[in-house]
Amino acid sequence: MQRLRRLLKPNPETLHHLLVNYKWLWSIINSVTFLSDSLMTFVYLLRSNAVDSPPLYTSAHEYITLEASYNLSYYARGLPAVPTDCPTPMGIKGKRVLPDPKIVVERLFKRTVFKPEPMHSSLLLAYFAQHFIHQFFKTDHQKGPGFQWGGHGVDVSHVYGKNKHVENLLRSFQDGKLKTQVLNNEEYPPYQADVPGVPMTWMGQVADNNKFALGHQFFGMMPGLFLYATIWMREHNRVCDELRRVHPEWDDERLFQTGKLIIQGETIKIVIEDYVQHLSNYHFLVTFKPELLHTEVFQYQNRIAAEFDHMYRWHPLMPDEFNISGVVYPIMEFIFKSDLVVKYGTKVFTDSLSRQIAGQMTARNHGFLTQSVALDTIENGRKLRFQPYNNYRKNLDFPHTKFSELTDDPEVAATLEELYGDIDGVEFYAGLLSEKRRENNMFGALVIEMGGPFSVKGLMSTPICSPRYWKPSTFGGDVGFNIVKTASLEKLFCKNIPGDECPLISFVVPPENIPSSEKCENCKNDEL
Ligand code: HEM
Ligand SMILES: CCCCC/C=C\C/C=C\C/C=C\CCCCCCC(=O)O
Repeated sequence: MQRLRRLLKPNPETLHHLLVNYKWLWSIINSVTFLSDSLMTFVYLLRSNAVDSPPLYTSAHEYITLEASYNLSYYARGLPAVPTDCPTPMGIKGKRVLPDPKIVVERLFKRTVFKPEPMHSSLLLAYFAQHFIHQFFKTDHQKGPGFQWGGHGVDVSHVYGKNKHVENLLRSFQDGKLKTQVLNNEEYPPYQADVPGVPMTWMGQVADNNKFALGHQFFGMMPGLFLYATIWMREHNRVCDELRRVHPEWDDERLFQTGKLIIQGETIKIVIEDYVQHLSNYHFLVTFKPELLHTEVFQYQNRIAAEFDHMYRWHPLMPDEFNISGVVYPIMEFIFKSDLVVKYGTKVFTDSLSRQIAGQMTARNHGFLTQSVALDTIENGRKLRFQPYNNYRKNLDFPHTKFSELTDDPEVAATLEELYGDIDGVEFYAGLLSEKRRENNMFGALVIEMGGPFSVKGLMSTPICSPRYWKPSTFGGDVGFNIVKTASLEKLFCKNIPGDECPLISFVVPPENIPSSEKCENCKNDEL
């Protein structure tokens, strides 16, 4: 039976090839609801069934424990840790002593020349990713790399704060809204000085007019994160106005709580239909339809895995300089400068981020500011005794047999061989970052094949997707339910940026902003 199932299971590469080609076929499937819904249900189930739920392992034991299920302070594990009594750090294959992590960074991760993202993804995409994921990737550095302090899912804590105390500090307690202030005729989050007690992390000297009180303590670090924080804050308040219009009798508390449910729904809708759609580059239109799972067997619970956190360290996306309306800021003049958003305004800032290409997710493309994060990732992957990169591929039935299969850059292949000796001895993050790019895609195959299951499972298992939540009354009636069901990235920005005309709001840089040296075949923008 097992063998038959294996035989019938679609090969990941074949499936991917089908999904990113044959546009005509997909346009037919997309237009027939019965077909697209059936396929979407298949995607939800195929992907989420690949994740252990409830989780089986943490980094503390390489065998099943009850702790894995009950102790939420651990990250879960995709694959169990390599037992400590194995002959090599990677198990049985590979070198007995792994290369110095500094050498790995120097030879495999360090950027010498900026490599632009071949699908022409924009910085608006890169910041969307960073803003969204920090709500659930929260390593507890005090306890160690196997531990976390988050809520294991899309709990919108990056908008409302890590706990009730912070949430209360950010709330105005009037009409359900969050606190704001007006700067340059636009609404922004309050200064930290005006909301004492909201924890924010600053490094070095940061001027007071750059210190805002935000839902996540790191979000003062990058103006792009501050832009998203501002837009979501405005959206929450806009939603509260809509709710008050239909429920004038509701008090502040009900408006706030219902607004928060709608923001979570909008987040998931935008993540699936704008963001995952872009990352997958499928011609099949992926949809957010929780009702499709209501007749299936599905567990409404999620746990973040340590490997997912490492896999998502997409630091090569970040360039070394940022072009805002024609002015070029080197990264050191950009970090901790939230007031640049205030200076240019949300409209110009959004437009500029939509017109600049992010960096390619590949080897030797970590800018100098994030090389230390790569170092940390390698060191922590070892402390967590991650299985080798190829075991994660074996687990999905598509292992590599030689280095030249892993990467099509012979220089990188030779470096990997020199550093790790054996294709089964390559450590997880080094393999992921060196992987050759998949056909018509931003990433190597393992990012999609591992990320897909963790993502689908995490998104569809939020409580609002479950049968007893997913109904109009949860969201304040049809008005609120429709806001969720019709949310899009474009609307999110457009409805919250003042002025009659919207800026460019795009995860893909338009052709006119692509330098001629960068034109490519099969890029999304060729179709615009
Ligand atoms: C220039 C921009 C960025 C800087 C300066 C930066 C910096 C950092 C730093 C200092 C850490 C903590 C590392 C540690 O554990 O020692 C971190 C963690 C992380 N970053 Fe970034 N980052 C940037 C952009 C991004 C982007 C674009 C993404 C993904 C889309 C990303 C994803 C992550 C993830 C997943 C973690 C792990 C979080 C955790 O485990 O708590 N970062 N980053
Ligand atoms: C805890 C919730 C996690 C939600 C994460 C949501 C989105 C993550 C997006 C990307 C993860 C990385 C790669 C997957 C990208 C494409 C997946 C395509 C859909 C699929 O084939 O399953």
